[in-house]
Amino acid sequence: MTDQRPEWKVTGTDRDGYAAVAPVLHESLLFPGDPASFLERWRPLMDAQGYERVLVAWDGEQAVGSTNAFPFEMTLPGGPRPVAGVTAVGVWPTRRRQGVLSALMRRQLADTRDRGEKVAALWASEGGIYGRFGYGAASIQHRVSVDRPQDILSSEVPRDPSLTTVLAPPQEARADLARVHRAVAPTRPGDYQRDESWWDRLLRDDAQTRGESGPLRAVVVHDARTPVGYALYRSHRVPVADGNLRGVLDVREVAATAPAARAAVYEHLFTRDLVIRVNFEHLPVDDPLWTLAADPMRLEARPRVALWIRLVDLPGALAERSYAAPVDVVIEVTDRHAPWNQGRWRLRADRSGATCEPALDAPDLSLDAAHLGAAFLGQFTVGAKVAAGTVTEHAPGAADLLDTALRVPRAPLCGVIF
Ligand SMILES: CC(=O)SCCNC(=O)CCNC(=O)[C@H](O)C(C)(C)COP(=O)(O)OP(=O)(O)OC[C@H]1O[C@@H](n2cnc3c(N)ncnc32)[C@H](O)[C@@H]1OP(=O)(O)O
Repeated sequence: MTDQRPEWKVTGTDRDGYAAVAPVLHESLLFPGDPASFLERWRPLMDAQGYERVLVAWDGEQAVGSTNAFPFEMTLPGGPRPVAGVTAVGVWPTRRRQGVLSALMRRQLADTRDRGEKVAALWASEGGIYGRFGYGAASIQHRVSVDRPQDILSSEVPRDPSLTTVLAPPQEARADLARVHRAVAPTRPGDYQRDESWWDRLLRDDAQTRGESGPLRAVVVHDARTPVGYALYRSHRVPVADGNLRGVLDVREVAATAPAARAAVYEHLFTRDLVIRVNFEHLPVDDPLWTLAADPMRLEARPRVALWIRLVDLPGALAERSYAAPVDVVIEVTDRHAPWNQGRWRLRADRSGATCEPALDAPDLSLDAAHLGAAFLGQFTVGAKVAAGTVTEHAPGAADLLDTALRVPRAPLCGVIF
């Protein structure tokens, strides 16, 4: 694809070399402030996560593009797995559309495979970029708003009078937040474990992060022994018709290990005085709120594409996944940027395990690696792509059988954009 374009040199870098990358990211991603403050802001997370995975594209001595990948333990169907969390993609504006990203992506795919990570994931800035590199839009989550929230919860909400609710500055509650999140992350595809540097980032509460809002708050619910739920939120004020100011809560995250704990968190948020609206930034599409709301039609939900998934080692990722039903299907795969995935694979799976091996039989389905990436978290179906005409089904019913096997009981959620 880049035949008429320059062959960009792509290298790794280290902590000192990262100073050359910062201006590229600062400019391409339109970050506020100057490159030095941008670098300062990213340093703590980068120092903790390491520079080994940063790739830089060069035009002579000039850095013109970069990407990185965080070493996540992300929950996938089947359990937590090592996943490359692709991030910080940027190309200098006057070098764009000359194949810089393509060169970076090719090298990153090869490196990811060499490290033995079977899956890569990312949040895209624009939906048009990553499909050509074999990523599929694999999850949708909701932004949800609730107006006049005080009476939104139904009388059936589970209540446990032994639970206590505490409102605290997040840094004081940090150990409790981490404990609850550590327990819930393995239960949601798309969530990933956080080390201290991720908590630092999530709980950052400086003037730039706050904008016009108030401080970050943590509400934590405890049972007799341990924290069992929390929400992180800010508030801002808006004028209302009578000229007064009223509060809007912007909820960053909700997590709970039990239904009554979640209900207690919601109760705290919905019954705060002077609040006319509660906005949730990220909820899974199957969030219990849809059941707990007295009138679910009052939940104003806006879907948003979240994770894009790339099967870097396609047969390895499929063999490692869990399946909800037996399936035996031959898939013919095209993969422009990861030729090792190309060809025919026989996926045999049931609830006890799976194999995915080279096959000579006639294919039941012909598709691109990106289509399987999109279906991998179990939220989007291969059948929808057959209906759209982008996947070819040779054996009638093959897509339905595969989709039944790929089904996952819980919708994905990735609560912190990376
Ligand atoms: C995970 C994250 O970090 S998301 C953040 C991504 N970064 C940004 O959005 C920052 C602003 N944009 C940029 O820095 C660059 O324009 C990038 C990274 C999006 C693309 O880099 P480029 O070097 O221009 O890409 P490259 O020249 O390799 O293009 C590859 C192909 O993708 C296409 N493409 C590139 N960007 C886009 C886009 N935004 N929308 C649609 N198609 C695109 C190109 O047309 C090209 O198509 P072709 O192979 O058919 O010719």
